[in-house]
Amino acid sequence: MTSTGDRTWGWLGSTEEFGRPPEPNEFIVIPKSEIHCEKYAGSNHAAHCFIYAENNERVFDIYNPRASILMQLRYDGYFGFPGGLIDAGEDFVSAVNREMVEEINLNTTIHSVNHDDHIISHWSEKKNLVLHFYKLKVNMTDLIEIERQASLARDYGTEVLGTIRVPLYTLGDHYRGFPVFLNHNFIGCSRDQLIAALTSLNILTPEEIQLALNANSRNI
Ligand SMILES: O=c1[nH]cnc2c1ncn2[C@@H]1O[C@H](COP(=O)(O)OP(=O)(O)O)[C@@H](O)[C@H]1O
Ligand SMILES: [Mn+2]
Ligand SMILES: [Mn+2]
Ligand SMILES: [Mn+2]
Repeated sequence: MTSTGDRTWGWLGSTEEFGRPPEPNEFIVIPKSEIHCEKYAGSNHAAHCFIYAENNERVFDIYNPRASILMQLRYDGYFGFPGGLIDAGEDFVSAVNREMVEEINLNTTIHSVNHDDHIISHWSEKKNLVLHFYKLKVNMTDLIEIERQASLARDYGTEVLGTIRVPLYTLGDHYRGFPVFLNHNFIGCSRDQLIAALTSLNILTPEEIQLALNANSRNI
């Protein structure tokens, strides 16, 4: 019987530790002013992107989505954002733009991330990994085209198993919708990145985010 490859790492072994579920508070926020300093020069770096469009077109004429935000189901079963590891000597922004071409076939002649689009960076000393997070704001017409193009990406069907939108509304039991979504498994610090972006871009109020986080326990 030929090997299915299951329950092995193969060549992925060299980076499998990066994808291990983080311990509580493993990732700490580092100031944007420090992300290029010597302290992190020996670390592994990755950069991911929060692609979003304002969207107030109500779902079922009831729920205001407020924004359409793209995330993806990854090959490892976790939700995450498009992006990836920065190659040796590669500029952070060049890397995230490269990864978005690879993973969602983004036309970077039309839409590309620049240094000013930095949202937040996190560092895991344990993993020797620094995770940078950038935003890319588009309009809904462009977001729909980006979604259409994503299935033609080089990594679609391998690294990326699907592009999704994040449900930001909460249903009548105060649980279904965004709170349920926050209960899914996220890679790296991507849940923290989602919350940081929603807050810093004023997409949801801190109170709405806290309500969604508190509703996780189904004690509504
Ligand atoms: O969306 C994300 N936000 C934060 N960290 C992430 C995200 N996606 C992956 N990571 C972390 O960064 C590492 C490298 O990212 P990724 O798996 O996307 O690299 P690749 O696309 O170059 O293969 C992952 O192992 C994981 O720890
Ligand atoms: Mn990569
Ligand atoms: Mn990739
Ligand atoms: Mn990736």
